Parts: sequence; structure tokens; C-alpha cells
Amino acid sequence: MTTPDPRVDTVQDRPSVSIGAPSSGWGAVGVDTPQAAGAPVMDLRDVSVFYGNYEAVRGTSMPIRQNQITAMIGPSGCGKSTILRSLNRMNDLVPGARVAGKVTYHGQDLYAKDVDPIQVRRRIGMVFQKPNPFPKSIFDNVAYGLKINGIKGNVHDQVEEALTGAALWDEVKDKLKQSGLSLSGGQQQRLCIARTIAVRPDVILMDEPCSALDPIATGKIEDLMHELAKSYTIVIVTHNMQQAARVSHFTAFFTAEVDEKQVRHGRLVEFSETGKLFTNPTDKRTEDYITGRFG
Ligand SMILES: Nc1ncnc2c1ncn2[C@@H]1O[C@H](COP(=O)(O)OP(=O)(O)OP(=O)(O)O)[C@@H](O)[C@H]1O
Repeated sequence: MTTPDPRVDTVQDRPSVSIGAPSSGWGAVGVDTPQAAGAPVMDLRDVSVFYGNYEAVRGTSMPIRQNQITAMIGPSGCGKSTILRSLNRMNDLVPGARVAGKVTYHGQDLYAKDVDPIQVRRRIGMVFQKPNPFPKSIFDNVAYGLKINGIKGNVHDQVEEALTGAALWDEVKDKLKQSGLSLSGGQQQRLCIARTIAVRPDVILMDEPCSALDPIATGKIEDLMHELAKSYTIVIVTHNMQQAARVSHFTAFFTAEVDEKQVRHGRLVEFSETGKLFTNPTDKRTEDYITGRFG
């Protein structure tokens, strides 16, 4: 991609709802600091992730750029989800998991002792593979996050704004009291996206968000991702190479390599602009994967 992408905008487009961020400490990081689109929001330096003694992913270095969609692709078990979870400290919740190397967010060490993982997960939200609405009303699914995060303001307006931002408002505005579980799979996933954006994250991590959806629902989420990238930075793990090619600006290709002790470790093979990675990859392993010769 050599010409500016019209989809890419700056954080000036960020919705204006106040999130009541603390004036100091982790919660204040980067919130009111508009940067040029494409500047790195996060950076991984030589990141390895262990489950107990097993080094699942080894030595990953890559930037996550502002208002860009970064896709992570590669064969099963190469560590895409593991790296994704290291970006908002979700691995902290896995017993025995440990992250080595450095993950920075707006230049700050995400794993520093004084960093609150709860604040991290508010700034860096996550959407999971399987839509997981709470067994609550559509309205409460979105309002709940506002409440537990102590976000002030008109709850109804903020719920409407989040549902509109997730391209769901028109479909649910007349049934806000119905259970979130009564929606279709694609609507449930958009409800989960609404729930995520309601608390004004900076970065949204998506772990195969369309794998449980049909092609029409998938198309809607992909369109939505383009819209969301105007206001948020997005990282998506996908098994679907066409999806990575369609939605992302940058792509990271991972594979699993077997070491001298016959142990498999995930490795980042190539990171580049999506257009380049899919048309002119630098590494033979990337070329073999995207042309279907392995994986
Ligand atoms: N909680 C865990 N405990 C132990 N090992 C784990 C855990 N989660 C993942 N692993 C291992 O880490 C490696 C990377 O797994 P991960 O799920 O990150 O890969 P992936 O590329 O996302 O795979 P897939 O595309 O199949 O979802 C695998 O060998 C997996 O078995």
C-alpha cells in the first residue's frame, strides 16, 4: 500500500464520551494524546510466552500501529492467540503462563509492577472467538461495563452510542430489554463489540471474531472493523487469509518451528504491510503458506 488509505483516519474521530480517566497513573496513558495515524501504539520486543516450562512462542518483535488493523495469521498452534493475549495481559489469568521480553503501550512497560491489569484490559479490550454476551438484556450487556468501570454520564446515550458504533443500534433499538442471548450469532458478536467499545478502549484485540459466523454476518463484522479503525487500533487473529487480506493494513505471519530437542515453538516469520505480504513476501515460508503449499 503506497498510497494513503482513505479508511485510515486519526483519533480526532474518536467519539467524545468522557471516560473519566484518572489524571495520573496507568489509567491516564495515551487517552488524550492524539498521534498521527500509523504511529506505534504498542510495541513487542523479543517477546516469548511460556506455559510452565514450555516456550510456546519465541522472540516476537513487531509494532502495533495506531488506527491500523494488524492481522496475525499462521497455521494452528503457532502462537497467534498466545501473542494476542500477551497484548492485554490476558495470559495473567492462565496459571503458569509467563511473558518474557518487553511489551510497551504508549512507551510504557505493560508488565511493569505498578501497572494494573484491570486498567490494561479496559484500555486494550478483547472480543473473543465465540460471541459471549452476558445472560442479561441487550441494554444491560452494554451498560454493565460502564457501571463497573465507574463511567459517568447519561447511560442511555452511551449505550446507544456504543450500539451505533457497533452497527447494531437499528436492529435492536426497539428491543433493548430482550436478552442478549436472543440475538443471532452475528448480532451477538456485534453486541460484544458494543460492550467492548462502550468503555472507550484504545486498542481492540479480536481473536478469530468471525469463525463462528456465516458469510453475511462475517461481512458485516469486516465492514464494521473498517469503521472502527477510524477510532481504534485493532489487532485480529484470523485463520482466514482472505479475511486478513481484506481487512488489515499490516499482517504478521507466524509459524511453528521444531528445535533441536524436537520441541515446537511459534515464531514470527514476517511482518509487513498486508499488500506486500500477500503479493511479494520476503520469506519463502510466507510464500509457501499464502500459496497453500503448507499449513
Ligand atoms: N493454556 C495453555 N496451557 C498450555 N499450553 C498452551 C495453552 N494455550 C496454548 N498453549 C499452547 O501454546 C501453543 C500456541 O497456542 P495458541 O493457541 O496460541 O496457537 P494459535 O496459533 O492461536 O492456534 P489456533 O490457530 O489453533 O488457535 C500451542 O502449542 C498450544 O498447545
